[in-house]
Amino acid sequence: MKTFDELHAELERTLAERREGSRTVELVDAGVHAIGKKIVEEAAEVWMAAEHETDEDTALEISQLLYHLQVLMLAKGISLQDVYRHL
Ligand SMILES: N=c1c2ncn([C@@H]3O[C@H](COP(=O)(O)OP(=O)(O)OP(=O)(O)O)[C@@H](O)[C@H]3O)c2ncn1[C@@H]1O[C@H](COP(=O)(O)O)[C@@H](O)[C@H]1O
Repeated sequence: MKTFDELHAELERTLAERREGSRTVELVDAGVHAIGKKIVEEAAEVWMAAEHETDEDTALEISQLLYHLQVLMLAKGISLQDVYRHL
């Protein structure tokens, strides 16, 4: 288990080291357009799970949406602080 901030730090290291077989490296290399499409897809899956599936299924979909949002932040160079100051 990890927190949002811990995942972000892990993804920063993954990208800096360009870890082999990393989904994060693959997505960042694919670019903002490809990541954006994944975000829309994951958001729809969150919505569908919330309406039609279990809370556990919904939590899994939410985690995938959060992961892809973090990948977009890293691809764009947007930090956690850049986001948190708007909360
Ligand atoms: N938390 C996640 C995470 N959540 C979701 N995903 C990716 O998102 C996919 C889920 O999306 P889908 O259900 O659409 O799966 P899919 O159909 O196979 O996706 P596509 O290939 O079709 O785009 C998963 O198969 C993963 O590839 C994640 N990939 C990585 N992480 C974490 O990120 C860290 C670094 O991972 P790597 O970059 O892979 O080393 C590790 O701690 C991982 O646990």
